[in-house]
Amino acid sequence: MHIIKAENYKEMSELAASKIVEQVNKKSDSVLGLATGSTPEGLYKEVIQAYKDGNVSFKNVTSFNLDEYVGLNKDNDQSYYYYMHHLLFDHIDINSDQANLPNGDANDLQEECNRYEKAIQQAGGIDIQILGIGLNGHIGFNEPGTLFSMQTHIVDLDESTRQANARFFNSIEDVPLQAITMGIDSIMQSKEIILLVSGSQKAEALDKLVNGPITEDFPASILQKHSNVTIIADREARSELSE
Ligand SMILES: N[C@@H]1[C@@H](O)[C@H](O)[C@@H](COP(=O)(O)O)O[C@@H]1O
Repeated sequence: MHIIKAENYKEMSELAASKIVEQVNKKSDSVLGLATGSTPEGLYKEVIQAYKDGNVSFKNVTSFNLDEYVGLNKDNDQSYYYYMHHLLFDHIDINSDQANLPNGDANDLQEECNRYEKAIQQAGGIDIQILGIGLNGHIGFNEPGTLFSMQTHIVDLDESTRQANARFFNSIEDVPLQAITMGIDSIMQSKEIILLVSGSQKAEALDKLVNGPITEDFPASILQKHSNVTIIADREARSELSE
């Protein structure tokens, strides 16, 4: 794993955006794996800026998001569909038919998981996957205990994850109990992975990810086995890492 040391959140976001821009300029029909949460918001701002400055076009790009809550429709401002359109897709020239998220409002959720996984394969797999990390080591919504062999599947969200994400909702009761997420196996098939970490509250998780044992109890630890992972971490996030 290669660690890029960013000074702060802004620099982490800029460095990540330049990787995306470089990838898309190298291969205009790149397949991007995208993430939600607070961490990549700055990255998306920088990507929009690069697009506005005429430095990149997304018109041939396909994207797949990691996850979506179950039971929230597309108009719900807490859905990841809404987040992605609001914070990225509506501001760049990506074809919205090629900007994919799992449909957490599908009638048959299992069928939706199978369809999504197949769509990723049919697109030729993910060239660059952006990841954040949850405090408990989750990536996407793969909670501790998830088998490393899982592909896209339905998960019951950990109480701690619901609490952590409650800040975006009116109350904890409004946070969905389930989500659809790409599995660890789906994520590990990406050709390249860029994981973003910012802030001192993520310092312990980053240390475990880099130096801890590879275990399903800490899903992100599997990334130690991927051959092309870059971690972009700001100074605060690196505060518990032995140099
Ligand atoms: N499903 C998302 C993850 O993809 C994200 O990486 C994580 C951390 O979020 P944040 O960046 O807000 O700390 O939480 C959410 O639950």
